Amino acid sequence: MDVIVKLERCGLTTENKTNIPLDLTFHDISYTVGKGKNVKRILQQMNGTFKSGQLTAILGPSGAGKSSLMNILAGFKTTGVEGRVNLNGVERDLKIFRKQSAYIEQYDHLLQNLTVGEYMNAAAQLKLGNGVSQVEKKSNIELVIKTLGLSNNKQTRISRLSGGECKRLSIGVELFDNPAILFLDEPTSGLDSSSTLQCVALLREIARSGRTVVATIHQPSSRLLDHFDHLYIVAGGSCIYQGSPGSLVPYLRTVNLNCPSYNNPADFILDVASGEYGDVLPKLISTIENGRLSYEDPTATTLATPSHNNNECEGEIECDDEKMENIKDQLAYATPFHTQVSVLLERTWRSIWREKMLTKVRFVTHIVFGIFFGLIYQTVGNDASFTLNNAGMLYFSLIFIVFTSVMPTVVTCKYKTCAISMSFPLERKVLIREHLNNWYSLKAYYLAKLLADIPFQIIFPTLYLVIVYFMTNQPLSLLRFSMLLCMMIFTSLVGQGIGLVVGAIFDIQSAAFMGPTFAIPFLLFAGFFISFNSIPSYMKWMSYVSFFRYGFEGSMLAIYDYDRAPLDCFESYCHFRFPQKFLEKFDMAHSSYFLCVIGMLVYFVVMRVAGYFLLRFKVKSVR
Ligand SMILES: Nc1ncnc2c1ncn2[C@@H]1O[C@H](COP(=O)(O)OP(=O)(O)OP(=O)(O)O)[C@@H](O)[C@H]1O
Repeated sequence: MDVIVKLERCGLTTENKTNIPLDLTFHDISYTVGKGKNVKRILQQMNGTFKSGQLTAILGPSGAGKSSLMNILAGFKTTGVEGRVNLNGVERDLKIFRKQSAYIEQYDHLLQNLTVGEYMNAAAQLKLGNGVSQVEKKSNIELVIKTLGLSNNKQTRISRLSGGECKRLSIGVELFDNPAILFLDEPTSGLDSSSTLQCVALLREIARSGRTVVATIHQPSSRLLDHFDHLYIVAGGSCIYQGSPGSLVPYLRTVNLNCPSYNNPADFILDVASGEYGDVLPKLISTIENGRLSYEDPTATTLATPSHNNNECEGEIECDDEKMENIKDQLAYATPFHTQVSVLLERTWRSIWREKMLTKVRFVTHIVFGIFFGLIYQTVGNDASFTLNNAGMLYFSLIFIVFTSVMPTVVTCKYKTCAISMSFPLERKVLIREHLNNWYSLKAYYLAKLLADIPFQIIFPTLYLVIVYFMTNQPLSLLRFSMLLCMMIFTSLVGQGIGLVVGAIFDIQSAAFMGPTFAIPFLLFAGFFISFNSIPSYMKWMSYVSFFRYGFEGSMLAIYDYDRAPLDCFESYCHFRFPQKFLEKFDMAHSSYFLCVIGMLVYFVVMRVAGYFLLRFKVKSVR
């Protein structure tokens, strides 16, 4: 059989790649966490089949393992997992699977400052690719918005949507690329009964279009239960029932468990699963063979909808490796890298524009502190009696710049994406959801994030320096001003890099603490409080790795080196009248400005690369 035909039958082609119905089966899925004595077995050799065209509910008491199973099936959890997951009978390839499926988490991680229309637009741009015209994209957006019942909320900001509307939006944005399988973790949690019914009806409609829709559900009413085609019930990490909702009561009867009339079967099975009817779980597990079987009672009132899938792949499929790799690559993302970056950049800028408060605060702070420093160090720039004060002004200016660039990157405005996509730790949740659902690559996100903030890292230090430079009477030389500005901007960019690294590693609270703490050792070895030659030899290396040293040294050289004329002296003797002598005091007389630039450049690159890899690690570690 031709390889492409085989792949098509298994839903793996590039054309029409995502809308081929896919039946998902899993075999002997086990999941363990912890090591040594603390090892904990969460799922035990579970099996099951979720068919296309059907809406499946995973049910079970709290802690039964529903979310763990869902995460594994969605490919979000891979460590500690054993067993096989097949699509149309063929072992799934996780990279391809990401494109074929979408996972909607319990909590709606959405960018709160955008409107429904804007969020939809970004999703459509990223998911539909450049091959689809803008007109088609627009009509797709309209269709999805209409299907979701969000037509009246198109211009509404996400932060103002109700819980049900947010949930529908979370589902809708994943529909653009027509994923064959949709996983939803507790889509109805926090919704009232009418929103719950609306949401489940929507999922049923989606399933009817040939998709496989799987949702974990907490205590559904019997009315809600009837909206599902297939139930998969979990207890203690094993499957105790698989089949249609209507067959559940007859199935329980076969093991002498009689659901009282007028009782909600879902409540009854949850009681059974919680052990309220004795130790019947082993019997239930073995009757259904831990999910290997599906129970269908011929007298049941509801019958499961048949699978839409005619693409069962039988037997072994030998795929041409090279073709398979090409297909995987093409399936990676719908849009090229540059489109991803530009859509993300636009989205970030829109968020910044909406959330002006922090940008305004940063703007005002730089002006106010510029004037404040200017007043404190007024006219010290060319006065030989105050050279130490002037060095102090340079040093504290750098501290100010570094803190004002670290903090906005790690500090967050609760629930909101503050200016300049500040909320790195919070935004990470949006990133993880969107990235794992194949909207864009991590590199594209990271680059967009860096580019979005860079103008601020240039504008704010410039603003500050213009004020301070003239108020403190520094030498009127464009070259010196530019050299000093260059150091300030570099310091700001490195500070942002520190913020990214800390934000990528820690949660919000820890990041807010660690951001400034991380910068302190660098400040100590900058050469202001202790000159280079006074540092104990075994600690000198710390001075070499202190970006602050390069920043401070570069700033001092910009002001005092390059044959600067003697300073004004209004007293009988001024020890540091000659700038070179002043540089000697700081062991900087033979330093090179060029090397300082290189040092800062290295830091700039290292911090950004480290931030990227840490973020990648973090994203991987959630799986
Ligand atoms: N990383 C982990 N370390 C230790 N225990 C874990 C870990 N992940 C899950 N568990 C445990 O595994 C069990 C199943 O968790 P899971 O979240 O899958 O349950 P659930 O059925 O989705 O529960 P709920 O309905 O309350 O969300 C729970 O007892 C949970 O504490």
